[in-house]
Amino acid sequence: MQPFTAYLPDESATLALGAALARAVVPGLVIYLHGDLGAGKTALTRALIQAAGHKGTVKSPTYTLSEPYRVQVDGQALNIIHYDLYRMSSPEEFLDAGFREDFDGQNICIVEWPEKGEPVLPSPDVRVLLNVSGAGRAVELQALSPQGLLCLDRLSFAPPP
Ligand SMILES: Nc1ncnc2c1ncn2[C@@H]1O[C@H](COP(=O)(O)OP(=O)(O)OP(=O)(O)O)[C@@H](O)[C@H]1O
Repeated sequence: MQPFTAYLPDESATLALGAALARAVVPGLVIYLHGDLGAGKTALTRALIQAAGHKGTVKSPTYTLSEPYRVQVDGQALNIIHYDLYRMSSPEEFLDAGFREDFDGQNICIVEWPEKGEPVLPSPDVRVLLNVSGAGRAVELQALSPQGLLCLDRLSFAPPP
């Protein structure tokens, strides 16, 4: 399957993509988010989690490294766990924190800065690449497993013209 690409001219387009992803994700999905500082990884994650029904704030878990949210996906209650591994000093920290057990085939795990968790981080179903481009963001989504293919197949998102 070809990667899905789009241009997100402003933050509202990022919010719309996050909402579309909230309707497309499936239990157990692992999403890696790649992009430089300020690329919009947290904005996209926040939009997804809030569109899945979380009413409170969603901040980047810079110091806690991970933050769970109880949400509804396809009418099913499950956890979305948001990771920001930027400040992790070594991949062992990921194991010592017990994060690997979170990847249980049910929780949806969204990982910012996955590079910091290699090689102990479970492999992704979907890889999202975000890049600053002009005033907006260029985004590419790649499916890397049957679950990822299913998610991108369910994704219904038309970027603004
Ligand atoms: N499509 C867009 N066009 C323009 N600005 C955007 C877009 N999407 C998000 N932004 C803005 O980009 C800024 C950085 O976003 P965000 O904090 O999500 O980045 P990040 O990738 O998580 O960065 P970090 O790795 O530093 O946590 C925010 O001010 C957000 O409003």
